[in-house]
Amino acid sequence: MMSVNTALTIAGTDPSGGAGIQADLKTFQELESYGMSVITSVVAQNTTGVQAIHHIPLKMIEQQLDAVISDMPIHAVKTGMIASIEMMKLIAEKTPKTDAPYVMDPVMVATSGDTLMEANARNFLREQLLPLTALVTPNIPEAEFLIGEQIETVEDMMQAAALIVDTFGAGAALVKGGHMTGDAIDFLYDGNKIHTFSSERIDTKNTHGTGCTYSAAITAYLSKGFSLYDAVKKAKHFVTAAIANSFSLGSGHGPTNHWATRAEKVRL
Ligand SMILES: Nc1ncnc2c1ncn2[C@@H]1O[C@H](COP(=O)(O)OP(=O)(O)OP(=O)(O)O)[C@@H](O)[C@H]1O
Ligand SMILES: Cc1ncc(COP(=O)(O)O)c(N)n1
Repeated sequence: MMSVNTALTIAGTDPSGGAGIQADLKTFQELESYGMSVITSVVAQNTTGVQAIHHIPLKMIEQQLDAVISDMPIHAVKTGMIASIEMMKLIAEKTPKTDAPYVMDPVMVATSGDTLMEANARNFLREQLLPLTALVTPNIPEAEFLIGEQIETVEDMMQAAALIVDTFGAGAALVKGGHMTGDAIDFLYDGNKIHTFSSERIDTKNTHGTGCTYSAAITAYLSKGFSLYDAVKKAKHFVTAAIANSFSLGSGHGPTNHWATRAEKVRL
């Protein structure tokens, strides 16, 4: 019988296919990890922004989680959009039961500027969910919220990564430089060492879903047994190729190309 590794995403949706659950499942599939999903919120959105949000009733989120956890092996789990404290409480209670590494993309605001997490849930995320993670992947504004300080330089980014682990209890922190200028540099602090992952900045406005795609790729590689360092290194390559070969679809920030590494014919 063929053995297979599995990855679960717990997140909101994007009917335009570039971000959220849709981006996660496309990424899992590309990286040959069997993808599973629990939907927290249905979001009417596209490349121009968010038009409406419908939160799934808590009971239904719980039933989705129970359905997967009670029946399926789970080798890695990620969360994306979790809008409320109540949803976070449920996830904090259920995900440790999977025993799988937990990657948190602390989605607060979409690329378009629309808010995806209730303001009062941010503290709960930091205090209750962060300590459960194997890795958290904040962009600059999210890292600024987590540490309560402004980030202006690469030194600030490294310090933020260390604080998020040493002070707030994340397993590891990957502070992403997509919102800085110059090369796209990310810093990983694993509790011992800072690692740097860098690529040239690609001149494009098609960045819808980059954060989702990156954290999903890390989750897929972790599910396959790669070390955290190797998972981030390979995922950085995956997201860079996805941005470099992105699609000018829609009239706003277009989506990335989830099959770009396959098209490169590179076995990662
Ligand atoms: N223009 C770009 N060229 C190359 N790499 C980029 C570019 N923009 C973002 N990245 C990279 O993409 C990954 C996602 O980072 P980013 O900081 O954009 O996350 P995010 O803000 O969560 O995503 P989003 O912008 O979709 O909300 C990081 O590795 C970052 O360095
Ligand atoms: C449901 C959902 N989750 C997350 C994002 C963030 O996407 P981005 O990576 O563009 O910030 C999004 N737009 N929608």
